[in-house]
Amino acid sequence: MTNTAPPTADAQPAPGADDVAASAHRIAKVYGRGDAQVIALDAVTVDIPRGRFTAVMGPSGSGKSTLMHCMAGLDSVDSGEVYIGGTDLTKLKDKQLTRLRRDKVGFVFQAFNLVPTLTALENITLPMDIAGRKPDREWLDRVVDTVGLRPRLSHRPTELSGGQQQRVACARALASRPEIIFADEPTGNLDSRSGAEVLTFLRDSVTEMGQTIVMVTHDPNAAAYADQVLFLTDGRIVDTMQRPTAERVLERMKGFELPGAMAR
Ligand SMILES: Nc1ncnc2c1ncn2[C@@H]1O[C@H](COP(=O)(O)OP(=O)(O)OP(=O)(O)O)[C@@H](O)[C@H]1O
Repeated sequence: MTNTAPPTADAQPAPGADDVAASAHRIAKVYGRGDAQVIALDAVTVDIPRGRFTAVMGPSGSGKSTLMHCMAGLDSVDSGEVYIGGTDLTKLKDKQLTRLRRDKVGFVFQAFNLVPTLTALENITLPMDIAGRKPDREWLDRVVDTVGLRPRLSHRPTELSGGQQQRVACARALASRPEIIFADEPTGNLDSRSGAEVLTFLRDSVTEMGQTIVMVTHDPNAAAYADQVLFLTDGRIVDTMQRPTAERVLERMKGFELPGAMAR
């Protein structure tokens, strides 16, 4: 996306285009029925630019996690298409989807999800070990150096701080050079200093290694590390912001919480 205008319903994504790592085209997701029905995503169309850091923000219940899960192939959509690297996820069978997720997508969650009995290095290479793939040594070295954990590689998770554990989780996501990394509140469990460490690492992996990252966050300070912010309200992308600052993001978020703000 190149401007700050909200995308229109007619906006066409460019599936598989070189500069687009992932895209959604008019995806809808509805939970429940009748009175209990919730439209979590309402015909969302969006392109995720390759080699950029995109933050997704919005009030609680606006559909951020649902959007992330649908775009990452962790949840199905009711209608519309989702593309990762030119492949339409909605056309894949379960096995193909599992393989695509394993080979092309990295995940970082609020809970670090490290295996307590394994060292930091073993945790980083675990997904590749399970997939029977040999890590690219040069790339792994670069990831380990960027993550700044070389002296801690033989430590187990309990011997690491929360920030260090999350950096291990980020390195694990990066190690297989995925097409795209989805991060859901990666700093939600961290104090502000550790959070800043993790965000700096994510930022560096985009700037220095060309990684594509989509991050759901509630925190304007975290969003300020991104290249662009998508704002969701009531299951729709209502605005985007390029080169965000924490102050501008906070101002925009305040606007969404005012009654009638959507009509402006
Ligand atoms: N499994 C589910 N069953 C029923 N409703 C759901 C389910 N998952 C999400 N929802 C509803 O869909 C809407 C969007 O939820 P979602 O978790 O995507 O929002 P969010 O913006 O990530 O919220 P938060 O910031 O609080 O995590 C909410 O109204 C939520 O209650």
